[in-house]
Amino acid sequence: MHSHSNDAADAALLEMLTAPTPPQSPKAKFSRRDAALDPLMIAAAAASGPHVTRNHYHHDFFPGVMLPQHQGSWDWTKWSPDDPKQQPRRHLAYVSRQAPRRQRIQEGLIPEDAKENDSSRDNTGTPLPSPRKRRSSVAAPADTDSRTHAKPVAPEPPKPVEVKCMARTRIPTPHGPAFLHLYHNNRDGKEHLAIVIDPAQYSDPAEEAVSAPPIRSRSLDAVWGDNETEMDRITRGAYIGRLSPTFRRASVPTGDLPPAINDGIPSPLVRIHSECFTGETVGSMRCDCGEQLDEALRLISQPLAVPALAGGPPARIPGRGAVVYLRQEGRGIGLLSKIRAYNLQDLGHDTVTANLLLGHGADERGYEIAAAILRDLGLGGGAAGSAGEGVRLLTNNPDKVEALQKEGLVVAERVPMVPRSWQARNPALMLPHGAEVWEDRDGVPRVAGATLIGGNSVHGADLDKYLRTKVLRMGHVLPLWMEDPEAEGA
Ligand SMILES: Nc1nc2c(ncn2[C@@H]2O[C@H](COP(=O)(O)OP(=O)(O)OP(=O)(O)O)[C@@H](O)[C@H]2O)c(=O)[nH]1
Repeated sequence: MHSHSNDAADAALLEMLTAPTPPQSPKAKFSRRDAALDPLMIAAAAASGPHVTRNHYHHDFFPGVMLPQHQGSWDWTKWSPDDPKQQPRRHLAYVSRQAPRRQRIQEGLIPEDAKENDSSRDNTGTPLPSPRKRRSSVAAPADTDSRTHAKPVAPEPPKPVEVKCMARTRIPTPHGPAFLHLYHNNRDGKEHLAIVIDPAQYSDPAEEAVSAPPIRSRSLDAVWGDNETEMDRITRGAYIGRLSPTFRRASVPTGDLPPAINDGIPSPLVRIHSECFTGETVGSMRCDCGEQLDEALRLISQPLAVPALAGGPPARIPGRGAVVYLRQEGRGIGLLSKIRAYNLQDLGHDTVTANLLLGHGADERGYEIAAAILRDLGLGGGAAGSAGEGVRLLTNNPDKVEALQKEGLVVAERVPMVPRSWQARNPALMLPHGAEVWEDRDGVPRVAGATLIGGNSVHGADLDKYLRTKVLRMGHVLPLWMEDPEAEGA
């Protein structure tokens, strides 16, 4: 039996269902705002697991896709077209990587009172720290909740840099012999290098009238273990003199004592150089890095004049010093970003702006590792303010001088690095190499072996722009020859 009100409701429903246009609420006139479910998105989300559902954790469907021997997989390696019945196809199965809840409670993995997907516990049932309370807009009374007023924890200061020379070997270069040292450190996973020039180590100091302290790595000469044999030491480079099939003598630990300083002998010439794959390996003329590396090795290898000993003629000793070669490609931004920066530079930006546009700093390098390497080589004196022969630093970059001084090393002098092409155009400066330069059909200057070690100088508008930016925007100390009218006319 129907009541009156029921009849009215039924009639209204009938009217709604049979009307040509069903009545719509004003809201329904708007199109749906939620995105339609995209099956691809769902598949991607499902593949990115793990997923927590109410009862199970991380199911695998088709578990044998990756590992054919797993349950439910079809081992295609055993399939033969001739005999399809050889291995019956197994049923595919869902596999849960988590045991049922009851079983986990029995095994004591989760407490009995733990709720499934309890956000206050981790997957093993261990209580998690309770979430921080939302900050109220009204200041809470003091000490009501110490956690909300916890002082921010200051980041731990980085450990002091430690370096260890892992191996050393002799490298003959066009400028003379060098010793390549490979370093490991506790800051980054990179293999930084030191190219030490000290050919006096080949001769017997007793036979020399004047001799400078040898530049040797303390960590390399140290004894690394009780089981280390003389051959082990020699193989990693801890030897003295020059190895030959008939000569081999392992070195003895140098110790931490500062080297005896011989008055009158110039401080060793040192360069801290940052890796530049494009300039040093490809021979890019966008920068002068390859040329600088070669010029540094050449300058350090030059014999040094030392004051005359009583009654004797002025003496000359072999050049001595080191290039610390840091793996800080692209002023620390890495090769990938540097390549991108070059494209921005081709669009008209300079080297600094290009770095900034990529979200990097103009210069992201650090010199703590370089300082530690110099210390290990006994270069740059001891602690801040202590006496020591110091170093003559080959650079135009004031950051490098400042960084070494901050590390407590003594920079006795800054020796400028003037690009060879600029020296050629400035009569006030000497051209060190008889540079044979010719112009190609487009008027671009070409030089044989421009930036490889023992090569010549780099030229070009790209290089001039790069160097001008370093002087004008990065504070490099280098006279701009094109701004000097006298030099221009020369
Ligand atoms: N980001 C960026 N890095 C460059 C560019 N050209 C060269 N470099 C990098 O600049 C660094 C050159 O550093 P260094 O040779 O140590 O010299 P410097 O700091 O310029 O100073 P000097 O000691 O005066 O030569 C290397 O890491 C190069 O890879 C460039 O256009 N963009």
